[in-house]
Amino acid sequence: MADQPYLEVKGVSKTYTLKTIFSGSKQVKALQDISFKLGRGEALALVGESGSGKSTCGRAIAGMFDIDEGDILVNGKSITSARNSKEKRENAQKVQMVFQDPFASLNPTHTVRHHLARPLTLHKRVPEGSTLEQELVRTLEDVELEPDVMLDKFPHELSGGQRQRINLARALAVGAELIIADEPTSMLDVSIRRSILNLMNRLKTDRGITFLYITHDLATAHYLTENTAVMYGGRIVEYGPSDAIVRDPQHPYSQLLLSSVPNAHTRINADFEHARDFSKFADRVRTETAASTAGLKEIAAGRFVRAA
Ligand SMILES: Nc1ncnc2c1ncn2[C@@H]1O[C@H](COP(=O)(O)OP(=O)(O)OP(=O)(O)O)[C@@H](O)[C@H]1O
Repeated sequence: MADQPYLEVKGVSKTYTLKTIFSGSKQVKALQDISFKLGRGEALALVGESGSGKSTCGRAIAGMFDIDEGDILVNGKSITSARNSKEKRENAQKVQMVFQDPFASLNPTHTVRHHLARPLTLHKRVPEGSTLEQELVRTLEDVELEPDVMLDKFPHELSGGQRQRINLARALAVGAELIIADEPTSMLDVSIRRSILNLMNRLKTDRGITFLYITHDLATAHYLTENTAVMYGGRIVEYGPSDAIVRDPQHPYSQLLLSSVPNAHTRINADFEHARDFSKFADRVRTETAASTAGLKEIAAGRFVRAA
């Protein structure tokens, strides 16, 4: 089906029960009725402050735990009802996560060659007529690293940006079709953040990789993504085209997020200069956003906002 979304998240909820010393237990609604669709080769930003539920959403899609309600379809197939370990393995292969700390994800005792050769071999990703060496070279070229220089290096010999490129290369070596990039640039120098976003952009357009880009930074989301979902308290409060949301955020919480972007970002996003300063209303905005039980309302084609 030509217009079948690559990823479909349908009414997903997840509540954690935390044991507390004094009151027995406490429930944390990490995800509340989350729905969105994402086409192949497109990118969606999940944006929100710490604790808003972004990573839980990403981990749910990667099948890292069971959701309480709803369904998640990858390429038309439900991952929640994957029947056997073969189906689960196939899902796990197609959906790969890249994390914030590029060093922690790499084994310091192994070379780049080992990090890439292992998934290529394990997942039988060397096509007939090719060799492992040729695939290693191709995978490194996909992430714009020089194979001759890189293959025999250890993680400590690489810069942060190079390590994150290796993590992306490893996801490709596994056979990723959807990459969930969880704050992939936030531990990198400001000067190289943009180059990693550019690389992900090229993987999207040239290789058809679909991206879920998890970030607290609303202002940079539109460099990579067509659409943005702003999350607070486990719910989506605003959804729509990324450039429209950054130019003209409608929900008070989206406005608050944009107004709190540090000045450093204004250099790469001139639009931010026009955002109003909502920071003094921060507590009120958060309280009202958490209390609202209103549903998302479509205010323009493809643009949804929850009443505050
Ligand atoms: N394994 C877990 N057990 C209990 N509570 C959890 C667990 N994982 C997440 N939570 C809670 O769920 C809520 C959402 O957390 P989540 O990590 O998804 O937010 P986030 O927006 O990704 O934040 P951050 O940017 O800090 O990672 C938080 O209140 C968090 O404490």
